[in-house]
Amino acid sequence: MRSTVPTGETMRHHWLAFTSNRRFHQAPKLVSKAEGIFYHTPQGHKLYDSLSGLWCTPLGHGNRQISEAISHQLSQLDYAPAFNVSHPLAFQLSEQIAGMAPGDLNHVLYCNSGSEAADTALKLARAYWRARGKPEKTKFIGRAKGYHGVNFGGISVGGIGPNRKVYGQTLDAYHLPHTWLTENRFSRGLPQEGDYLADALLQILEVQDASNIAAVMVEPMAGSGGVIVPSSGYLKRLRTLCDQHDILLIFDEVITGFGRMGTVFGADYFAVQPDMLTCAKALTNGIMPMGAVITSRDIYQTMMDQPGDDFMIEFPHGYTYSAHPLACAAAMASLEQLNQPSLMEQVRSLSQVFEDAIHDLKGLPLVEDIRNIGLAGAIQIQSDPAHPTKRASEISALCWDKEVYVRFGGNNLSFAPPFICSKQDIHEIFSRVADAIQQYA
Ligand SMILES: Cc1ncc(COP(=O)(O)O)c(CNc2cccc(C(=O)O)c2)c1O
Repeated sequence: MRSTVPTGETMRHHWLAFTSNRRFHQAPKLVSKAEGIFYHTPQGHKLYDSLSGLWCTPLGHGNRQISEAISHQLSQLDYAPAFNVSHPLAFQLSEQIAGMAPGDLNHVLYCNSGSEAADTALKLARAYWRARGKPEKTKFIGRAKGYHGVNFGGISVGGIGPNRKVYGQTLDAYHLPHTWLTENRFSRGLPQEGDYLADALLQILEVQDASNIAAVMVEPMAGSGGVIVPSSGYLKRLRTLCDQHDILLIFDEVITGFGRMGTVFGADYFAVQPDMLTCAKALTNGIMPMGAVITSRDIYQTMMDQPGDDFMIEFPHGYTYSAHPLACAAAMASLEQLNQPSLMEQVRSLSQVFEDAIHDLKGLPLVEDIRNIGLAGAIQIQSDPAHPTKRASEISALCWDKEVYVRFGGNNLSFAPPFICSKQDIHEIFSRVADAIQQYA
């Protein structure tokens, strides 16, 4: 089916997500084809994809193994009921995921996005404490600048003000301070300072009392918040405090999951095991919507051991497309590739090139911080107080003109290149970004 470039009034039928639609209509950015690490526009331009789409296509575009897996699955089983019925591939995929997940996180609940994964995990945390005879444990603790998607649970625990302010009453949640410290500016990889920031949990518990808290939810590294990397001992400290106070620890690994940090999960990078972790994005290499919550044996068994007859639904939650056969096929093919030790080694090796290339931009006008971990990084642009996101947005537009798709969020330019990039690709991307910043300044 040949797609035509939308113009004028036809544009208004599509309300773009998370977008300044009025600004988009002034200068529409369209891509009509993608292959490898490049997007192609209808006008014939070829752009580097410097964020793997939206952090979600680390294997690049047009991955043949995935497309062949999906088309084969489509010829066999296009849809299976998700409640009281399932299909063999869902169990094969769950075994694959369990084998990749840390420790005894061996039980997989499926959904369709990172937002749904966050809300699934939050609901499960509440149901788990009720099953444990502690129904009063309902409150949550998130972190400033944390992002857990856009459903009511995720925005309640999330810590990005503009994502919450227009929606009124949210769930009962409190927030740890974010882990960005000025003394850590321009850190290469893990910053030195900040383990102590985890102790802010104790201040929250002084007021809220642990007996009322269901879970802490944090990202191992805050991606959307601007690739804010915690110091090496921060998550360990959070784990210890949660254990001491009988609070579940949930890692949101929607960005960090499946290799972005050079390890399968962020939990592996920091050697800290959460009670649950959420994932999406790279799970299917972004080709099919899919999210998942991977839970510990204790959570699974507690829910299965609840008193009730054989007809009782242990966790009344799920989606029409949970464990969708095509998403499962895409995920199997994606994870078979992402689980290759050689690929993780490639990510770690490319991460060093990436670190050098992004930090080469230190000293450019308006650049006030640069952060990186694995194949994720951010360049923080000194913001115009009158229009905090204006400069990053306009530099991103100049990058588009220089044929690099660069994502901006707040006053940050975010980078998460595909794992299949060459060293030359990484250097070319940042050379064009440097030109755009200098042209803008
Ligand atoms: C940690 C985390 N948790 C949940 C979500 C929500 O996932 P869904 O979008 O699939 O519902 C995310 C998504 N993260 C995300 C999505 C789109 C843009 C950007 C950006 O940094 O610009 C980040 C995420 O990064």
